[in-house]
Amino acid sequence: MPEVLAVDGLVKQFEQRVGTFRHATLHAVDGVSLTVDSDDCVGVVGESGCGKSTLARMMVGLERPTAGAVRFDGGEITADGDWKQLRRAVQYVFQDPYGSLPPKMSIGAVLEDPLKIAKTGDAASRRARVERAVELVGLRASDLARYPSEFSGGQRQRISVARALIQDPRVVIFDEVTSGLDVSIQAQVLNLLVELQNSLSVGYVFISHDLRVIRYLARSVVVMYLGRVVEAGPVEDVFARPLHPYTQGLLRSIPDHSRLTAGGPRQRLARIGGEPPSPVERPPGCPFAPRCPAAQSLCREQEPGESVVEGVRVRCHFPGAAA
Ligand SMILES: Nc1ncnc2c1ncn2[C@@H]1O[C@H](COP(=O)(O)OP(=O)(O)OP(=O)(O)O)[C@@H](O)[C@H]1O
Repeated sequence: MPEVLAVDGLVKQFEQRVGTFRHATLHAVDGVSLTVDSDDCVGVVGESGCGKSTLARMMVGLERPTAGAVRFDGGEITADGDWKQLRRAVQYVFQDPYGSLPPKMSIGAVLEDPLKIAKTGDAASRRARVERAVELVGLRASDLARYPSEFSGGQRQRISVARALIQDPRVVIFDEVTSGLDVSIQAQVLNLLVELQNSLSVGYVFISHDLRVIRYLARSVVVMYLGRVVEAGPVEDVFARPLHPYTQGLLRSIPDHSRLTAGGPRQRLARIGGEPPSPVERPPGCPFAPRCPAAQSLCREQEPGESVVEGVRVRCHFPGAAA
């Protein structure tokens, strides 16, 4: 499958004011590389604050990287025009479909808006496209005159998906899109996304706290910790033989490793003991060492580099040791 979107050594730092005169650097994303192929679904998982949304915002052109490269269709994004093209070709669907849909616009207008901005077709062809998009996500053309407040959370999320798809994107990034929904609605939205991906040629990046959702949807998984990728590889390999103790901890927090099904218990990841260090003052050594059951003195002294073990990228001095 050809690569559509890739990031290479991507870094995002934010300067923070500390007191009156001092500034400190917050390392939100620190050297992340990943690839999205057409028809692919890459899952990105990690605790709150590990940099998932910042990474997504750079991949969609909403945030400029401090360092590293974003590649689209094999070409590096550099000029302003490239970033504009990226923003059309890579769409972003947020967790909060109510907040991201303008309340005073009808659904028809919400969906037509990006087409008008991109000066796509005439009014009749835009209308036809809007009707197709709304039907694609399981709503009716008669819904187009209604307003966001008249829809349920699940329906609003479908509308957000239609808005992302209407511009024929090459990649869609879904950021915690099912987190606020009831389990049965969550399953409906996930099934819809699977169906859409089977019928449209579009790559997905799926950001979630919930590893069951990642396993259900994604082919490969990227595990982030404190701005870095600590493990990345095919879903079946990482779930069957997690190498990084952080991934192992995340997986242990799914009690029965059950698949996500409608009617199953809604669950967020149970917390791994301890807290990640501050992204402003990274300690020496491996940032997971203070929480790691298998940490040795080397781990506290030296930060591990990335190695590849049987096709899985891992950032640990002793991959697999804590299993
Ligand atoms: N605009 C910003 N200015 C300063 N710091 C920021 C900014 N955006 C994000 N951060 C910081 O960068 C780090 C990563 O945040 P980010 O939102 O990307 O994490 P996340 O994994 O998506 O978390 P969550 O799951 O809670 O959304 C956090 O420490 C956050 O406070």
